[in-house]
Amino acid sequence: MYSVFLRRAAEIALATKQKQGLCQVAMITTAAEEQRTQFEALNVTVPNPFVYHVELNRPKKLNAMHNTMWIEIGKCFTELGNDPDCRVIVLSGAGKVFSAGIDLADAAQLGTKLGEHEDVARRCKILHDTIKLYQDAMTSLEKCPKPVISAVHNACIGGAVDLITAADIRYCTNDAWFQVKEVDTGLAADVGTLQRLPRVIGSESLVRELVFTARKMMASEAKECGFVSKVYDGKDSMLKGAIEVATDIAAKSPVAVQVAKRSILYSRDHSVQEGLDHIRLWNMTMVQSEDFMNAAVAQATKSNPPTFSKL
Ligand SMILES: CC/C=C\C=C\CC(=O)SCCNC(=O)CCNC(=O)[C@H](O)C(C)(C)COP(=O)(O)OP(=O)(O)OC[C@H]1O[C@@H](n2cnc3c(N)ncnc32)[C@H](O)[C@@H]1OP(=O)(O)O
Repeated sequence: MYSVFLRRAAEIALATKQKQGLCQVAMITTAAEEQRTQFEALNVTVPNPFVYHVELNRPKKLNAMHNTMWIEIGKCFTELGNDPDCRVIVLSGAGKVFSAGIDLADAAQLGTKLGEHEDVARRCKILHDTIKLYQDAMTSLEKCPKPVISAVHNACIGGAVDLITAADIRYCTNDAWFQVKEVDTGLAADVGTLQRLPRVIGSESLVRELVFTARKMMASEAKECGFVSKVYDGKDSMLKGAIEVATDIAAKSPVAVQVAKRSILYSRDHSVQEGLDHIRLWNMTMVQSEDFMNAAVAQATKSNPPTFSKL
């Protein structure tokens, strides 16, 4: 009985400390907002504490992904990955569609750049570096330790499919459609769809059909095959739903959520035994974290879930 009392007292003391910490957090958040990088092709807002909303923001060009946008996606997700004020990210598109894929006009300029060199090695270097930059931009969603929820409305074409395939969770509206359009442009997709899509949807047959035909996959089929996990009536309800889920995730232990993301990704690319070895090594440290202690005490004493401090 006495030990229960002591434990409860320790819990209250900790909660008080955390509340004080949260006041400081609010002040620091304001300062962080002022320091946050301003992007040209992305709009970044904070709808709820610890929840960030990244919008692709070239609505007049249907959020076509030009060089600046590719660079900014990589920079934004890397920065948010390191920002303790961010625990989860919602990704959507401003305007009429989610994204029309790579900016075809911008891509054509690459041809001009290549034309400046006669030598194959110089031309290859330009292409190699550009593809690598774009691949890394997509992979930044995966490398970001915070969960990324993509919320797609209307068109999601080519490079945009690569982008959301690297997200953790995919939602869409009932007017959404997805198109692995690359073969229509005489190109094999090269920034992630071919590697990630077969791991996201169970059917290799469907993946190959979508890749080889470049046909549109509508929202209902995307839900049926597991590419998206929820379909909403419209963009507003989708964003509301995505932000609610993000807010729920943001209230959980950031230690638990981020280690879980690491473990899921590691396990995707390794054997079950290697995945088990990996999570064992992580948790022999993380189980000693205050998050585990506080959550375990709250569960055992049937108290409210604790407020977790920044990570
Ligand atoms: C290293 C390589 C890495 C990645 C490679 C990725 C490959 C791909 O992404 S392949 C896919 C490329 N995308 C497309 O083929 C889609 C092209 N767009 C369309 O088919 C249509 O725009 C639409 C999405 C079906 C919508 O049609 P609609 O509603 O009639 O709008 P539009 O009048 O066509 O477009 C409005 C406005 O946006 C511009 N725009 C649309 N898509 C692109 C694009 N992909 N690139 C550049 N600009 C685009 C369009 O030109 C219009 O602009 P205006 O200035 O008003 O003319």
